[in-house]
Amino acid sequence: MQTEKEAEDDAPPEEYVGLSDFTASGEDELSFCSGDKLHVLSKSSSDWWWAELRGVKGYVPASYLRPEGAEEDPWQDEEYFGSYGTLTLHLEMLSDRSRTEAYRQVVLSNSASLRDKVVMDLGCGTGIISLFCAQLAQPSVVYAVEASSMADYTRQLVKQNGCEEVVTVLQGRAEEIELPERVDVLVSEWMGNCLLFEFMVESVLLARDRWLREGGIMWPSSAALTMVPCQADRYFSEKMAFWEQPYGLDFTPLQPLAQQEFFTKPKFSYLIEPADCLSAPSDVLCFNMYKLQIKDLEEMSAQFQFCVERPGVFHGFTAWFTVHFESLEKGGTAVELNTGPDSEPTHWKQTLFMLDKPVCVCAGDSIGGAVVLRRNPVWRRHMSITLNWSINSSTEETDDSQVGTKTFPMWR
Ligand SMILES: NC(=[NH2+])NCCC[C@H]1O[C@@H](n2cnc3c(N)ncnc32)[C@H](O)[C@@H]1O
Repeated sequence: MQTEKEAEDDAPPEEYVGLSDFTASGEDELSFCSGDKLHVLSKSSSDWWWAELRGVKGYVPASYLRPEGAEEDPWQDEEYFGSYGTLTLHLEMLSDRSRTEAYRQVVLSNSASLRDKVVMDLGCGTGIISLFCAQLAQPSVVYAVEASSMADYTRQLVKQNGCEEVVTVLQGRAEEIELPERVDVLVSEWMGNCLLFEFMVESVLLARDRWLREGGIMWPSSAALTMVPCQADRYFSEKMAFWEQPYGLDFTPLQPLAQQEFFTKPKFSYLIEPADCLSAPSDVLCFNMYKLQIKDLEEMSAQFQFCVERPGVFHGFTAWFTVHFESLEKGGTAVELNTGPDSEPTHWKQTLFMLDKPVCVCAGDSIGGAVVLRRNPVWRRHMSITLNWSINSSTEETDDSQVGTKTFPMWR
């Protein structure tokens, strides 16, 4: 294993600029301010780099830096659409049967009403939803819009499956492409982790306002972010309790580092067991896709009140989402895609927010508080989630460990 010094001698220093202030929390970390020019001496890990600023060396978080000279694209489109130009993410999404079958069911159950309709599939990826439309219904046309280089392959897949009469693939950002006409149905699979991460929903709202005809249909029609206070024994023991006595040694001095490294950001793709939910879940945010405005996404907040149903350890909160696709037929049943612990797991799984200190709770206790989602004003695909909570115990008197607040960056 190369030391920082050896690595330092190998590569010439690279110039990076601080994107925001960073305050060191360990003596081997290096504080800097937004705009500081640092020399990165070695990138021994993807998250922490060895750098120098005004003669002082130390570790800095890579996510707080950008290469000198690289202009800041607040949408990070090169990286974002670059990632969708390869198969990894598309394979993950197509392998997610719960997600993909839900969209197939929407087309199938609305097949008759889709006849002769004009459809836009926003962010079509490999075109799976557009191919479902052409295969299971008879729309007059499907405009399959895809900004990444995958669009070239999507055209081939449309041809390969004999759908070129119905499906027209347009490469470009949905906000920028021109359609020859307004659409009757705007369908998109835009949901990110915690529903909103990536904020692709902004593109869907812009396309709605520009291309959806009066009385047109949004699929999904509505979305809800759900939260529940939970136990996370497995995750807590893996990341925190582990340091108590590995191989009979006391490694607890590493626990503050573990806290910083594993519990500061939300844990994506966490599969929570229904038995880990300490209370009934609650839909903290609900979105009507016909009325939702982009400005509403800057800051969203909600109160919650959970009644603990079983004794356990309150390690944190878990979040997931549900979307509904209304029927094109009057009185028809909506299709639901629920990514919660009581449904078939999806590639999103759930998102876990770990508190700094677990708290024992008893049945009958109540966990009240609020959640605030704040979109990042600079990095438009990112947000922070602030959770405030207080535990009103039905048995013990309230002491300070019963109240808390924590803000989680996702990711900036
Ligand atoms: N559910 C998600 N979190 N991601 C799944 C859908 C993302 C797909 O939509 C494409 N995509 C995302 N935004 C856009 C946009 N504004 N215009 C066109 N394609 C887009 C992206 O390249 C990818 O192929």
